[in-house]
Amino acid sequence: MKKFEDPILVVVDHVGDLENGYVLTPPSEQLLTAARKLTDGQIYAVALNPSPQLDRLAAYGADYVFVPDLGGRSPRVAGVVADAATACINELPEAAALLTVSNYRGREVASHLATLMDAGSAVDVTRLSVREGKLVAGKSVLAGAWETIFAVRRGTPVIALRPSAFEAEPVEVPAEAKRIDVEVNFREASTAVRVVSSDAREGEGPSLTEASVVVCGGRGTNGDFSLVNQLADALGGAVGATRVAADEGWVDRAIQIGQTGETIAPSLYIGLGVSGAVHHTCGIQGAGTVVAVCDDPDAPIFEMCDFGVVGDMNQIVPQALEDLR
Ligand SMILES: Cc1cc2nc3c(=O)[nH]c(=O)nc-3n(C[C@H](O)[C@H](O)[C@H](O)COP(=O)(O)OP(=O)(O)OC[C@H]3O[C@@H](n4cnc5c(N)ncnc54)[C@H](O)[C@@H]3O)c2cc1C
Repeated sequence: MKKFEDPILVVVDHVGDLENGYVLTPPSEQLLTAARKLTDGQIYAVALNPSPQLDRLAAYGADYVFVPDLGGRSPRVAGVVADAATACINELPEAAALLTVSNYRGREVASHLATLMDAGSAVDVTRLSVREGKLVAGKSVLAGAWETIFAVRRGTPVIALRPSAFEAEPVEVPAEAKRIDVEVNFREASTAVRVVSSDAREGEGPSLTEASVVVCGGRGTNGDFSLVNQLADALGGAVGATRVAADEGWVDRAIQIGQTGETIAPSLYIGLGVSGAVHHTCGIQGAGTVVAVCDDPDAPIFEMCDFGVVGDMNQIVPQALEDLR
């Protein structure tokens, strides 16, 4: 693959605060890695806090870090981020692409940016390459029934990449990432929305959309998620659920995976008591290895999983836990 020569702009996320320090998120490390695979040019990160983790950004290949002045505005507001990224991209003569994380905010940011830049955009992308000088993206559509490959032909492509679709790889010899402070002109519409309050969700471990391992419980748990939680804990993963589990009130709706829930792309997905209905499996199309434990040998999950165990999860999971411990 002949790479681009032009730079790529990557909108990165951090967690933390000014007092305790900001830490680059794993999906941002994956974005920087993806950008390096697409261009021999320079990688410009756009950081949305006043004190970004420059050494870590450099470790994953950022040559420059734009620090737009948000003037106290929240980076949770997509319009604010889009205005900030537009100000940064205006600092560059040319850019081959602009990448964001495909989460709720990232997808909204991508659509704002594409409109502002009069460019083509694609979200929920899981594959990227350069073909004949064009950025070619891939993703599954229509509830996972089709895998599509397409080129973004208008303007600077704005791409939202699914978390975990790329593995983060640090550069061999990181250079220093240079900080560039940027002034931003905010549109009136962007400042019309402001964050009034936010509460951190309780619970430890990685978030569902960012975890590299997800253990998902379905109706087969019969409402008891203790084995699902234990397996997720043992593997350092996150817990997910089918819609049935959420509808029954066994788990919070926020961890529902599928067409009307979250789309995830972990390296490893383990379904426990999940039948594999298409409304669910469309949310795991980007998963690396899919493992299923289900007592129905005719369940559709066995048609798409890499490893399947036909049996009662209440017998199989404790054995797996014993081995892991
Ligand atoms: C418009 C629309 C949108 C939808 N969106 C979503 C969505 O976003 N996400 C989603 O998940 N669903 C969604 N659904 C629902 C979806 O179609 C399925 O009904 C749902 O995914 C099934 O969940 P399940 O696999 O937990 O339950 P089931 O289909 O009932 O499967 C449970 C499986 O567990 C097995 N089992 C039972 N006991 C055990 C045991 N002890 N050990 C091992 N296996 C056991 C059973 O044999 C069965 O195969 C949507 C449906 C519609 C119509």
